[in-house]
Amino acid sequence: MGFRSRDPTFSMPEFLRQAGGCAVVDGGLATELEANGADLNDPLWSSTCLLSSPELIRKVHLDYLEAGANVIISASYQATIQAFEARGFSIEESEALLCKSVKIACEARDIFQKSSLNDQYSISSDETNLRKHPILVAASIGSYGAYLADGSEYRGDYGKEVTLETLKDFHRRRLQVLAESGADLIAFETIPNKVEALAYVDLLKENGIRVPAWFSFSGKDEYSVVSGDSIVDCASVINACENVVAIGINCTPPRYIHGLILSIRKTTEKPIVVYPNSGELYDADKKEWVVSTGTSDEDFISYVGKWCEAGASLIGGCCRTTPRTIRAIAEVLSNVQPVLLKKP
Ligand code: MET
Ligand SMILES: [Zn+2]
Repeated sequence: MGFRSRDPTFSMPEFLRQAGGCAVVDGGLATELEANGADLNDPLWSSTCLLSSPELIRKVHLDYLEAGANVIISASYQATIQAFEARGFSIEESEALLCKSVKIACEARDIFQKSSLNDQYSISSDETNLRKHPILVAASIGSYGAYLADGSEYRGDYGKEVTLETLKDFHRRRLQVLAESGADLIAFETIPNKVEALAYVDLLKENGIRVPAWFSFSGKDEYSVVSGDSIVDCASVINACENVVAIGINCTPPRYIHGLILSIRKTTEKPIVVYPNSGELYDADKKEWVVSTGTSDEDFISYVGKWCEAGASLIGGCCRTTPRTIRAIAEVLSNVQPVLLKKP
């Protein structure tokens, strides 16, 4: 029931059409877990809730679905086999925890779809209502820098000793496990440099992985990802990969997004995904966001129509955005829908 990308006929353009032309991505997961009382001061960050409070993760996914999200991203961003092993878990237990992140998101989707069907405003018991709100569960893969938890996902400088092969070795098993976890999509998130994107492309190919994926970079200005590599270069090297169903930007200040979309548009015909953060600064030493340095929800929302016009068709929020932000994005997108549908 509902929309399933593991259907071999999956097409992102078709999913977008079913979503009304443009799809809504969820907002900051870690942010909202903290807002609900979770303590994420831990090397596993949001993934620590897989151990301590899985029901809270499910609640936050549900809050984002109720706010209008069409894509929910699992709590596996900073969940790595290496980090779990450092905690004393076996490889098998670590792999089970990765799968658990996807299972929780699938449960939230199923609960949401069931309640939509039972809703007195449902049109009928067929799929009419579900078609209005197609949902994908994306398995998050954070960068090597996220695992290091030293802020290097926002710098992209891993040093000379970290090669393409190092990155492939680091990511291989987690990617294999998440590709088999039942997720509709792999979300490679907050990619800080070109070499890490190349590592993912190689791994998808070498492991014969058929699950669709989006590649989302973190930007440092309107033209480059945080390492300084040009976004045009980064988008070009992944564009030919068959798994790639969308290319874009996340956890980047809203003010850079328009320029980055235009640059990506030059290199690809594939759908563009953007889910910026609130624009606040992150203090990597203190491991906290510097409050009041960012964009208000109102200002964030004022950009959304412009991002659509520039060519983005999956839009959501990253760190420091909330269900309130996502609800407002969903509202804007429902209004710009007729314009979007006229586009080729
Ligand atoms: N999906 C992740 C989250 O919202 C992305 C984090 S970017 C540092 O928690
Ligand atoms: Zn983020």
